[in-house]
This record gives sequence, C-alpha cells and structure tokens, in this order.
Amino acid sequence: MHCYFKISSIMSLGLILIFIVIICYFVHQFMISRPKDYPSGLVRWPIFGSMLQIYWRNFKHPFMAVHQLVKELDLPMMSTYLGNHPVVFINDPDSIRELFSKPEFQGRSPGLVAKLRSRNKDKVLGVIFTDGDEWSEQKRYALRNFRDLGYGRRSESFETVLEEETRNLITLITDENSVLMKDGVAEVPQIFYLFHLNMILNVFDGERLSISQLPDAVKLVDIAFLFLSSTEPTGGAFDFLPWLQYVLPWKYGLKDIVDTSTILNKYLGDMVKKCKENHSSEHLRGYIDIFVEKMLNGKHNHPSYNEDNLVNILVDFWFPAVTTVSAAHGFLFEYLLYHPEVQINMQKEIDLIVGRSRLPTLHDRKNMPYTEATIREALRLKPIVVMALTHRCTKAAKLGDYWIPENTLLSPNLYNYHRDEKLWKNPHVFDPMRFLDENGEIIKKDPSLPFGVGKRVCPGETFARHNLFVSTAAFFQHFSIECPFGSPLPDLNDLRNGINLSPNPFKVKIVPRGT
Ligand code: HEM
Repeated sequence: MHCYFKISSIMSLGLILIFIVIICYFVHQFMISRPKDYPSGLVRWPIFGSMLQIYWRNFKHPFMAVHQLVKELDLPMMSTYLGNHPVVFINDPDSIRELFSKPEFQGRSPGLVAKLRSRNKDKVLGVIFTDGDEWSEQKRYALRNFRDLGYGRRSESFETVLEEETRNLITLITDENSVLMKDGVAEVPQIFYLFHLNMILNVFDGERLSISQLPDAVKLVDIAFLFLSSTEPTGGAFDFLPWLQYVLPWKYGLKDIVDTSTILNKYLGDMVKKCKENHSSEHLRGYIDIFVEKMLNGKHNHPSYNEDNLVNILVDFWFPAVTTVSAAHGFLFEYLLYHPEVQINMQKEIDLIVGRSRLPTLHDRKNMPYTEATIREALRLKPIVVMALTHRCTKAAKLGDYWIPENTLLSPNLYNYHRDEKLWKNPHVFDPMRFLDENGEIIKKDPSLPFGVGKRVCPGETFARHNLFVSTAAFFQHFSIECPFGSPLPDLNDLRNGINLSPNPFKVKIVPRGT
C-alpha cells in the first residue's frame, strides 16, 4: 500500500513536470516565435507584449527607448508586440524610404485615441487616422482646395495675410503693453501661437483673431498641446491595451484626451455651423464654405461629404497647424541659444537681402539659403513627428529582405533616420552648413524627411515651410535672443511628450536690434 502511494506520487510529480515543461515550451515559443522571414526584435510577454521593455527604459519618452534599443541591438528593423499587436520599427534610411513608397504600407490602424478624438464610437473620421477610399478622396479634395487658398503655392491673397500676421507678431513683442513680454523676457513657443493659429483660421473661414484676442489664442493652443501630451509617438498604452480604460479610466491622460477633444470638436463644429448659417454660394470665404457648398449642391457621390467628417477634417488640419510649427520654432530657438554664431550669420543674410525697411517675403526665400538651411537643420535634429504616424500593412509585402504580414503596424523611425551616420556626417551636431553646397546654395538633393514622403506625406509641408521661413526671418530681422540673465541654457532633452514632440515652454530674453 505504502509503495503504491509512493509510485503514484512519483507519477503525479512526473506528470506535473511534463505539464510544466510543455507550458514553458509554449510560453517560450509565444515569446520568441516570429512569422517566417520576419524581422527579429524584442521578446513578446503575455498581455503587454514588448511594451514593458520599452516603457521600463524610458517611461516618459518611449521613442527614446526605441532609439537606444535599435542602436544597442543594431537592428535595421526591430519587431515588437505592443500589447497583442505586431509593430515593426523601421530604422534604416533605405527601408524607411521603401516603406513610404509602397502602396501596401500606406494604411492606418485607428486605435482608441483616434476613436475618442473623432467623438464617434463606430467610425474614425477625418484624414489622419483613416485610409482607403474615404481618406484618399478627402485628402485630395482638401489639398486641391487648400492650394487655391494659398496653402501650397504662392498666391497674392495668402501672402497679404502672411505679411499682416508677421507684422502683428512683431507688434505683439514690441508693444509696450504686450502681455507676452515681462522685462524683455517672453515664453517660447507661446509668442508664435497667434501667428500660426491665424494662418490656419484664414484657410478655414477667412476670419482671424485680433491681437487683443491673444489670451483666447493661447488658451486654444494650450488645449491642443494638452491633447498631444496625453498621446505618444510609439502608439500609447491605450491604443494597444484598450482595456486599460476600464481599469484606470482617468489615468495616463485619458481624461485629458476626452476633455480636449470635446472642446476642440465643439470649437470647430461651431465654426462650421456659423459658416452654414450665413453661407453664400457667390462668396466662398474659405475651405468650410467650399465643403459646405459641395454638400449643399449635391455635386458629389461620396458619403464622406458630411458635416461630422468636415469637423474632423478641420481638427486634423488645425491640430498640426498650431502645434507642429510652434514646436519647430521652439526647437529652433533652443539651438540658436546654443549657437549664437548661427543667429549672427542668419541676421547678416537677412540684412543683406531684405534690409530693415520692409518685411521678408516668400520671394526672399530662394535668396536666403542660410536662413532656410538653419530651419532645415533644426527640423533634422528634432523632426517633431519623430515616428511619423504609424502605417499599417494593408496586404502582405516585402520590405527590404523581410516579409511583412497583412495588418502589421509599421513605425518609420524618423528620429533615427535624421541621425543615421550613413546619411549625416557628425549627425548629433547642429550645423546648418550641411544643407549648403560649395556655392552656398541649398543642396539639390536634401535627404531630410521631416514631413515624410509618398502618398501619406504631410499635406501641410509647403504651408509649414512658408510660414516658418517668413516668421523666423522677420523675427530675427527685428530681434536677437539670449538666455535671460542668470538662467541656464534650456535643456535640449526637456521635451513635452506626444505624437508630435515639442520642447517644454522656456523663457528667452528678446533684445530689439539696433539700426
Ligand atoms: C514642422 C511642421 C510639420 C511637420 C514636421 C509635419 C510632419 C508630418 C509627418 C511626418 C506626417 C506623417 C507622414 C506619414 O505618416 O507618413 C504628417 C502628417 C500629416 N500632417 Fe504634418 N507636419 C507638419 C505640419 C503640418 C501642418 C502645418 C499641417 C496642416 C496645416 C499638417 C497636417 C498633416 C496631416 C493632415 C497629416 C496626415 C496625412 C495623412 O495621413 O495622409 N502638418 N505630418
């Protein structure tokens, strides 16, 4: 009897051991197995996938963790699982360009943040997070019409507005009662909020805010930044672990995402309502009127021409128009504080080409390569949309030597691209001269890609470059910047997180230039 129990307990133990070995085998397989010809990468843990490895390294800025991991592991493409979802970070320049160029890789995968932002439970709207027929129709339509409103090519009416807003920017700083300035010190990028806000409002309905409405502008753009800082470039926990919203409903920025989206959708929704109320087919004031006209006269056979979608399209253009360019100004100013010699060179060029009696215009851009190169260099080192926006593979296809299955998410690592030693000499050094040839002209083949390229390219590229150039040149025509007395130089790694990167606001001393 005793012996029988002994044998049966040994057998039970053996069975338990075999069971444990089998479980371990399957867990191990789950953690390391990858589809055939798929890039290698981080281990996949149950539930969280590879997220903990990324967040553990840098919880605040996960894109930096990805950047370090890619370097340490030397992976041109790094496969991960974010939650249960396969995501490949594409790091080497050739593969990034291939990704942007192949039709199979131009999808999007709307996550929870996109759905919350659309304020529509069933459907993601707008252009940033959509793909397929509705996306291509709306992106094409917006671009075609925005171009006529000065958004993509030179136009007299657009340049008049640009000049007026540039003048207001200077007035805001020089005005004795300016609320922006305190003892000659102002906050960056806040000083540019009204300028960038008005440039996009002009495209929407032709109505801009006056200088006295500056506090409203600051409030609105701050709301946009609050939304952004609740998201992050590697996708965000909520997108890949949507159940978190029920476990931690108000943690990690979810409340901010919902609140800010509600405010901004209402703000742009009210703008649409107002335009509809006093719509006149004879006098189209901006994109809203053009879209409403198309809805009203029924000259379309596409379901995406509806009011809900219009509001979301406006949100998709409004957001980057006020945040990305403001952030670009912020990063540029930081680099100029570190490199006063670049500021001086830029001012020499401005004085030579524009002088002091008039404001710089778009016409001057081709004659001011150093100023242009300085802006490009800031965008290279801090490309703002550091991981572009996540692409989705719509049909299994080859990328480099690898095979990417359908529905895999692809993250073009633009941060890595702009610091890759194969493309850039001394990539971590701020040096505008790299964008100039031996004759001092902008190089013919600029390899930088801060706006992406291909079908998903940023539709605001020309608009952003035009506005950045004119406002920067006008600013340094009138002022120089310094660190406020007793303050250290701003920390280049003090970043506000978000799908788009931006510097945390910092103070600069603004010194009017003598004649
Ligand atoms: C310095 C300024 C800017 C930078 C660096 C930038 C960069 C980018 C990048 C990298 C993408 C993603 C491309 C991809 O997924 O492959 C993008 C998309 C987009 N950008 Fe920009 N952008 C800037 C300014 C703007 C402005 C001013 C607007 C609008 C007025 C704008 C509107 C958009 C939209 C609507 C998309 C989505 C396009 C799509 O999904 O098809 N951006 N931007």
